[in-house]
Amino acid sequence: MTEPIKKRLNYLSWDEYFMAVALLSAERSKDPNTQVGACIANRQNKIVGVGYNGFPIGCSDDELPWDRQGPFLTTKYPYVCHAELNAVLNAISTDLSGCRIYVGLFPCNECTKVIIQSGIKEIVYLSDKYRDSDQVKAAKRMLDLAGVSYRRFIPQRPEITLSFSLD
Ligand SMILES: O=c1[nH]c(=O)n([C@H]2C[C@H](O)[C@@H](COP(=O)(O)O)O2)cc1CO
Ligand SMILES: [Zn+2]
Repeated sequence: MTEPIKKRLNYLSWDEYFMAVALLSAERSKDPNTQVGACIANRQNKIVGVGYNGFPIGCSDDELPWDRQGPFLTTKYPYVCHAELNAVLNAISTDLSGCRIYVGLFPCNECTKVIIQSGIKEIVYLSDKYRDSDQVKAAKRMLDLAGVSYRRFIPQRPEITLSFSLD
């Protein structure tokens, strides 16, 4: 009698899968300093929206600035759409009740408003590098009031490698 074949054990957990999709999406970003990706999953663990930070549709990447400093209008900040906003706008439904959003970076206050209004109930984030900023402080205040939970993604493996050569 031959032993039955056992299932593969090194498969991605749901958290790893959705965070990896968020990080892969971030690779589309042309922001030279911070690339952010977001992935929204529903209660059935189906991906319902993804996004990354970039300029609005029709606004050429070659026309608008990527600068971080200088007069406001000469920086990227008034023009760039954040990853979370794009993920919500790209989602298959405007009602994201009970969904989770996986993001590479803790959401700012503006994205937090969008997240709350969409019905998303949990944020899973990787970096909180702007935790001391007023934007993130305001974001956490609103999330606490609105009952939207947030937790840091704790990696169980250092990396996931993708290869285009499967042979
Ligand atoms: O939650 C976020 N989501 C998001 O997509 N972003 C984007 C906007 C910018 O393109 C970039 C932040 O740029 P910087 O780290 O150079 O300030 O990340 C920034 C935040 C947090 O501010
Ligand atoms: Zn934002």
